[in-house]
Amino acid sequence: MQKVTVLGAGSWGTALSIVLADHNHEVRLWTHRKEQAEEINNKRQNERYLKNITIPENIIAYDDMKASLEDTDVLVFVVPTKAVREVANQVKECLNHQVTLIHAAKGIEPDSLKRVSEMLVEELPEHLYRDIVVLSGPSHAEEVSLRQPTTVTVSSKNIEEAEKAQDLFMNEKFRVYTNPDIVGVEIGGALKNIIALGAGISDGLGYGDNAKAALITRGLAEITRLGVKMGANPLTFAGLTGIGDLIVTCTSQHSRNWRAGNMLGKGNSLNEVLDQMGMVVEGVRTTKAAYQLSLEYQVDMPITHGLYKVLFEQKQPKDVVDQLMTRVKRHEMEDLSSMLGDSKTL
Ligand SMILES: NC(=O)C1=CN([C@@H]2O[C@H](COP(=O)(O)OP(=O)(O)OC[C@H]3O[C@@H](n4cnc5c(N)ncnc54)[C@H](OP(=O)(O)O)[C@@H]3O)[C@@H](O)[C@H]2O)C=CC1
Ligand SMILES: O=C(CO)COP(=O)(O)O
Repeated sequence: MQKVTVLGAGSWGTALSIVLADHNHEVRLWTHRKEQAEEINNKRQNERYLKNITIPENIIAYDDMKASLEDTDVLVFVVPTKAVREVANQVKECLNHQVTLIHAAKGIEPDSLKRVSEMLVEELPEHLYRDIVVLSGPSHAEEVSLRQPTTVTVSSKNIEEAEKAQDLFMNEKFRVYTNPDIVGVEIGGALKNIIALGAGISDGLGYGDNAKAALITRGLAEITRLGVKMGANPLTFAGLTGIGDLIVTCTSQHSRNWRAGNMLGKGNSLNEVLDQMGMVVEGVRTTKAAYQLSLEYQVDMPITHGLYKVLFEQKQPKDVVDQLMTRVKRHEMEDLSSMLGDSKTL
């Protein structure tokens, strides 16, 4: 049994706390809102983020960061990407011993173009942790909290740290793989949210399964092109944190990114959509970051550029789809073939 502090009591922080509690760890779930800590501790509910789920007794919610970190063995960051630096700074003020450091956020920071693990390295002093571990993969909180079968990947430059995280979370309903390719794992997890917004828009416009399959596969192609330029292993994108997470996010109504896209496709403005969601839609900021990355690395990312026009330049989704469909003709494996080695079949 280990003492684990989970930072962020939204849907994913709460669902991961349940996985850890089922494994008999002592779980401290930190929230920045006192009334939410009271709801969890007194009613065993987190109604806004996980409806009708009973929170196990061995999860204790804290709104006092210092108390939640006392003697803890493991720290799991599960706040949205835009809150990572702020929360890391609070941790820096309160933590004075070394921990195993895991994060489960899926995003890229616009302008700095940093992945979440890079932001944590910038904010936290080195002596507070060993190597950072990323947890990612196809995993809706709603299904995880119902103990439905789920698989994820943990990734770290240090295999021992990844294996520690694997042992910490793995149970008969939550299967955890390791992968040393932290760049590929973080890029896949973050950029699938852009494609999920696109899939939602496509469904909102009334397009069918053909369009969605096209978005998923051509989305994977552009994510892979960028990821490989950034140093990722192309095979990672064929795994759980690549195609796996694309499938689950683009095809499920649990996905906030899909739902936000769906409302956009039906004619709502971005502001109206974000007002109604009440939960994080990571794909919006990540679209901006990926657009900037595609310019920096000179990678062709037509779907990301199309989404950027819809979100930030008020272009009509239908016009953007028409533009995507009438681009100059291409070879399906262009660019990818050189990345995978000069195979004669490509
Ligand atoms: N939900 C899911 O199924 C999955 C989510 N993820 C990823 O996990 C990350 C977290 O997402 P998720 O839990 O779903 O998000 P939610 O929107 O469900 O919850 C976000 C939580 O973070 C809190 N928060 C926001 N800003 C701050 C801050 N500055 N300081 C402290 N707490 C803050 C919110 O508090 P408040 O209530 O006050 O707003 C809320 O408790 C995202 O990167 C997401 O992509 C990954 C896999 C699955
Ligand atoms: O990352 C997720 C599932 O793997 C959750 O996706 P959403 O943030 O779109 O709900």
